[in-house]
Amino acid sequence: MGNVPSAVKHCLSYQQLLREHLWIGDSVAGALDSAQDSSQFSGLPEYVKIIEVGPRDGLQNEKIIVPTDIKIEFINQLSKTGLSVIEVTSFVSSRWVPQMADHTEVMKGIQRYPGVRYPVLTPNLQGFHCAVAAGATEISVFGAASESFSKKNINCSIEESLERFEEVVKSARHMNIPARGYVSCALGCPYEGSITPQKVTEVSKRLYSMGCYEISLGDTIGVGTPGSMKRMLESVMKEIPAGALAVHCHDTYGQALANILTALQMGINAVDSSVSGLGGCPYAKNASGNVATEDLIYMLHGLGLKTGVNLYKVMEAGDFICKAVNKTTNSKVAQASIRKA
Ligand SMILES: CC(C)(COP(=O)([O-])OP(=O)([O-])OC[C@H]1O[C@@H](n2cnc3c(N)ncnc32)[C@H](O)[C@@H]1OP(=O)([O-])[O-])[C@@H](O)C(=O)NCCC(=O)NCCSC(=O)C[C@@](C)(O)CC(=O)[O-]
Repeated sequence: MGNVPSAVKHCLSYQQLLREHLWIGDSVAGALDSAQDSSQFSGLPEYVKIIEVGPRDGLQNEKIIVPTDIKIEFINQLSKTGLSVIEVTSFVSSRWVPQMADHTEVMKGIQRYPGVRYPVLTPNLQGFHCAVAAGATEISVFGAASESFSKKNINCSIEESLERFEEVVKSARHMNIPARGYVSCALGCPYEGSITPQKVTEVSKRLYSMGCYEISLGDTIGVGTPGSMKRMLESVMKEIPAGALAVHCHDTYGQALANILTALQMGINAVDSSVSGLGGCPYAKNASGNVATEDLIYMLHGLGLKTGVNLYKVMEAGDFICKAVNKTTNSKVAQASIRKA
C-alpha cells in the first residue's frame, strides 16, 4: 500500500483492487491478461512510451501561479513512477504564459533520475539558449497546422515559425540535443474549425525533415473522433514512419482514449498524457486537459501492453498536484478509486 495515494489508501484494499482489476497495478500483472485482451485488436504495439506533459501542459493554464517548489516536488514524484519522459516547463515569454516564468528555477531545481528524459518547450532561439543555460538536454519546438492558431499562440505565421524552428533544431543538433516537434490543431482549430490532413502532413513533414526525431500530433481542442484520427494519420504516415509519431489528445469531447486506441492500432507507440487530466492551452479557450495519464495507463495495461509505469505512484503524484492547485482530478480511474471507499 506504500505507493497508493493517501485518498485511495482510505478507500480500497490493494489486494481487492488487484483481484478485481488485475491489470491496473503494473504491466507485469497486465501481461497475465495480454494474450486474451490484445489479441482482440490488430496491430497493437507491445510497449507504449508515455510522454508525461503534466508539469508543462497541465500547469500552463492554471490562473494562480503554482509555487516553484511545488512544481519541483511534483516532477520529482513523477520521476519515481517509471515514466521515461517528463516534459518539465516552457522557455516562453512570461508575458504570454506567466505560469511558466520560473522555467529556469524549475529546470535547475529538479532531481534528475537515470533513464528519465526531461524535455522543455522552446519557441525560438532565445528560448533555446535560455533552456540550454538552465541545463536542458532535450527540447521541443511547437508549431501548428492552422495559420490562425499559429498567430495567436506564437505570434507568427506557420512559415515564419518553421524558419525559427529550423534555426533552433540546427543549433540543437550541433549540441547533440534531441529535438521533438509538435503540430497543434491536427484534428481541428479553435479559430478555423476543420483542418485538412494534407496541411497537418505538410507541417509534420517539414518538422521531421529539419531533424525532429518525433512529431507529436496535437488534438489541441479535443474535437477529433476515431474516424478523423484515422484519416489524419493515414495521410501523415505516407510521409513519416509510425515510429517517429506520437499523439497528444485533449479530452474536451471525451474522445481521447478512443482516438489513442485508433492511433495504437495504426502502429503509433508514443502517447502524450497529463496526470489527473490537468491542462489546456491558454490560446485555445474552452479546451480541457489532456487525456489523464492514469486513464491511459489503465487502458494500456488492460490491453496487456507494457508501459513500465506504476499506476499507483502516478495516482499519488496526481493526488499531490490536485491538492496543491485545489482541483478535483479529471482522471476517471482516480475518481473511481476514491469512490470505491
Ligand atoms: C513565441 C513568443 C515568445 C513570441 O512573442 P513575441 O512577442 O512575438 O516575441 P518577440 O520576438 O517580438 O519579442 C518580444 C519580447 O518577448 C521576449 N521573448 C521572445 N522570445 C522569448 C522567449 N523564448 N522567452 C522569453 N522571452 C522571449 C523578447 O525578449 C521581447 O522582450 P522585450 O524586449 O519586449 O522585453 C510568444 O508568442 C510566446 O511566448 N508564446 C508562447 C505560447 C505558449 O507557450 N503557448 C502554450 C504552449 S503550446 C501548446 O500548449 C500546444 C501543445 C504544445 O501542448 C500541443 C497541443 O495541445 O496542440
